[in-house]
Order: sequence, then C-alpha cells, then structure tokens
Amino acid sequence: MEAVLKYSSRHPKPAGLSLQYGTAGFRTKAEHLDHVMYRMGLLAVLRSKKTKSVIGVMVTASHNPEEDNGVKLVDPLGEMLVQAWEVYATNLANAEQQELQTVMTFIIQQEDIKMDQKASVAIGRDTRPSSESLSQAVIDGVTALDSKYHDYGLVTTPQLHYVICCRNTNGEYGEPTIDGYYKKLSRAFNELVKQVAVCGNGRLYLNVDGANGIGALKLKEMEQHLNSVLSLKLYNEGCKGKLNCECGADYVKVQQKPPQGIEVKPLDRCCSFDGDADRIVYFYKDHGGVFHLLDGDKIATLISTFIKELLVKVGLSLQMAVVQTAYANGSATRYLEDVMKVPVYCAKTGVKHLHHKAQEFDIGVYFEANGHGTVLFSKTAEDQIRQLASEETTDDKKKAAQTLQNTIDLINQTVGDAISDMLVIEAILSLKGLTVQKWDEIYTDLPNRQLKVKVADRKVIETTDAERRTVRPPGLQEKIDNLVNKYNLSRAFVRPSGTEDVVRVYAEADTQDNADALAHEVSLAVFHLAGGVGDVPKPLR
Ligand SMILES: CC(=O)N[C@H]1[C@@H](OP(=O)(O)O)O[C@H](CO)[C@@H](O)[C@@H]1O
Ligand SMILES: [Mg+2]
Repeated sequence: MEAVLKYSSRHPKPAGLSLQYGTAGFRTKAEHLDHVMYRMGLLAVLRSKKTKSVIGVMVTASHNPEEDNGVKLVDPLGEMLVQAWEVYATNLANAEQQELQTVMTFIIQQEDIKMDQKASVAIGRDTRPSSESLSQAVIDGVTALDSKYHDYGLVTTPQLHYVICCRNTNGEYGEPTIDGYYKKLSRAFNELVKQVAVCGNGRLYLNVDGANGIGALKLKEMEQHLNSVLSLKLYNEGCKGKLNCECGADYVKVQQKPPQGIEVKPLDRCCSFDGDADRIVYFYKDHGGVFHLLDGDKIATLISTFIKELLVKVGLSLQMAVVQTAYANGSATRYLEDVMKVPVYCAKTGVKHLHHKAQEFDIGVYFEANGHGTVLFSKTAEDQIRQLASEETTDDKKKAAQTLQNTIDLINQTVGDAISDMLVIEAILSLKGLTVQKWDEIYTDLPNRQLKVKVADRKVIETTDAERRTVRPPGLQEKIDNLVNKYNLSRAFVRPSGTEDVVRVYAEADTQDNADALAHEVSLAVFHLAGGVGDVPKPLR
C-alpha cells in the first residue's frame, strides 16, 4: 500500500472531479484522466488476481474528438469488464488521495482477493497524442502493485481483446500476438475467397476511411497477409487529418453523409472505421449522386442471411438469433422476422448487453445500428461445424461446413471488430456475387432522425422494455405515444445517453419530413417534461 500511495502522488486526482465508468469505460478530456489511468492499472491487477487471468486495459476514446481520451478494462475471454466491477472502477477513480487506501482495501475484502496471487495485465492504446503518457500511467499502477504487464503499444481495441482471449485460453483461440491475429484472419479470408478467385469473379475493390486513427495503420500491416484478391484504397490514414474529424464511422452514420477526404465515384464500395476500429459502416453513392448508408442493421442482415443459407446446406439444426437495440431500423427488424424468419431480440444500448444476449444462442448475431457488432458461436455449434468440415467426403455439405468454419475463424468473437467485419462482408459479397447496391436493396430503411436534448439532469428519465419506453417523468410516454400515432410506420423513443450529458431522441416514419417532424415534436416533449435547459429545440427545417 505504501508503494501504491507513493506512486499515486505522481498521478494526483484533481480534487472534486467525479467520473463514471459508463457504457464504454471512462471517457472525458484527456487532461483529466491521468489519475484514472493509474488507478485502472491498480484495478486491472486486482481483477487479474481475482480471475487468475490476464486482464486488458485499452486506452482509447473511440469515436470521440482527438482531445478526449478514455479507458476500458477487458475481462479474461475478451469480454467487457463484468458489471459488478464497474462500480469498483468508479469508486476507485473518484476516491480522493486520502481515501484511496480505504477503497482499495474494500475491494480486496469484498472480492476476497488473495494478494499473493500473481497478476498479469495487457495494455494497448490508440493513436491519440495523449495515449502514450496515459498508458504509462496505467503501467505505473500495475508496477505499484509489483505485477507483470505486457505493453502491446498501438493496437485496435479488438486486437487487444483478441490477444487477451488467446492468452487466457492457452492459444486455443489463436496465437496471442498481433501477427497471430493477422495470420488467423487472413488465412480464413484467403480460404473463403479462394473459390471466387478461381471462378474469375475478379478482384474486390474497396475504399476505406480510416478515421485518421489506428485502424488505417493496422490495415496497412494486415494488407501484406491478404492475397491480392482484395484491393484496398486507404483514405484518412492519419498522415495529415485529425482523428475522427469529419470522418469515421460515427460521423458517417449520424450525419448520413460521406466523410471528408474521400473520393466517391458512383457505385464504388466504401467503408468507414471509427477511432479504435471496433465499428464499421459501409456506404456508396448511386448514379444520381445520392448517398446510401449500409449500417450495422444492414451488416447483421447480410451476415445472418449468409449463415442461415449455409446452415440449411449443412443440415445442422442450430438456433440462430439476431440481437439489436432500439436504434435498429424498423425495416431491418421486419425483414429479419417476417422474410428471413429469424428470431430478433432487442437489448439495451451498449455492446455488453447485446453480447450477453447473443451468448444465449447456438449462433448469436449482434450489431448496434452504428456498426459495432460480431457473431458468437456456441461451443456446440463450433464443434458440430468443425466435425462436418473435417469429414472424409467431398460433397456440398462438407464444402458448406468448411465455408462456415472459415467464417468462424474470420470473425472476432470477442468483440465488434472493423477489420474482421470488413473481411467477412467482403467475402460474403464476393461469394454471393452481390454488389453494394444489390446488398442495399435487400430492404429499404425507413427514414429516421436522431436528435439530442439538453436537460438539467438526464437521470430524471427512466426507461423500460429495452429502453423503448419511458416510465418517468410522468406523462412523457403518453405524450410520445400520441405523437407517434399521428404518423405512418412511425416509432419514437428517448433515453439518457450513457456517454454524453444529453437525452437522445430517435424517430422514424414513412417519409424523412415526417421522421424529422416527429423527432422534433418528441424533443419538445422531453424539453418541457424532463427539465430542458438552454434554447427550446427548433424544427429541422
Ligand atoms: C445511439 C448510439 O449510437 N449510442 C452509442 C453511444 O452510447 P450512448 O449511451 O447512446 O451515448 O456510445 C456507446 C459506446 O460507444 C455505443 O455502444 C452506443 O451505441
Ligand atoms: Mg469504437
């Protein structure tokens, strides 16, 4: 404890500053985070001792502006930190210097942690200017507790999750290095598209917006492992532009327009990563120059269609489900349920909620509309597929099983992964002979609008039914119901954001004008019934 306190004085906490371990860990201006990083180094050691596993610490603020930073802890199998420990993280981060010892002791006692148990922490960081010194603060925390660490340096968030999973499964998931990650994914991808190359469908061309972040850097490393089938053109590689500034997956999704710094010719297939490369969205422009977005919902539909077709071919009765959030476009949900006959579940916003729900099925496909998602295969499903793929026959059944097996190997099951998802999508499009436009035409998105409303205290809004309805403040849900009833094919909901100090409003309807009008009217209801501050929300046009 002496060492902990001594090192801690080098990472002083600004008095009175209070932060929360939110949907995606801690996130705020980089200059407020040094003490948080140090303390997350301490907490990672405790978590490692408790779980007798390697624990990850990723320094990143994902799609936030370059000046921000953040940190998230990665649990043994590459999952997000278990919820019960988020409270410890918050308490530790907010303890004043003189309370640090008490909070540490409380966690150790509460969790019955054996302090003589060895610990190991794996650290990664994104390309933000502040990330290097902040990850040094994490290292100080680990060192203060006299524990081992491995600094993986610049990595994407999903690469760190992958390495953690490999290390804690004794290499069963793959070789626990970044090179091992490239090898595992590229082998699976090359196998998948081999058939296409033979059939002569030609090369795959893709423009990638790297958000001026880590994804671009890592994609360049990965490229040399991919056979020449895939031709990538990288934009916003980070040489000159600012991270996430008018580019990246979040910008493209929310603004519904292409990023700056990328030349889009009609029908060119393009994709955007976010700042730590765990999200991806696709887009293109049609001949009329109209922008089309293919978000997480379209990706989930494409992947689940592909897997379902293969399951029919292999004749395995495995239960597949798709998990979405309330932000999923109504058309996507309807298509999956009514046309594809796939069960769809709605989880609360935040990938940990989707991940947990998806674990309940043999095959669980989950995507947030913003492009964060992956596919989880249960042990049973994987075993059955691998068994079929290794059988001594040459029939179509075996071929389909091998395709499924390569798909499993190409998917990063630990967390949403822009690089992995991109390769899965490219492989599917080429195997199915689909253009980006044909993929887009599978169903048509309902026009929608997302808005933010500032209120004095966003906690006054309480939600239920996977955040699709409010139970507080009184009268708000009735008001929303009445507004929704005025429009066709309409839906709207509001929820307090877990990463920003705002209330988010979502609305969709039969036309863009109606979606905009409904979103505005709901914003007004929030403003008036939930303590709006500042200017009254104005109509969009
Ligand atoms: C509407 C939306 O895109 N919300 C995002 C955003 O959460 P909020 O709680 O809505 O601020 O950030 C989360 C973390 O990155 C992500 O999981 C989530 O999907
Ligand atoms: Mg991200």
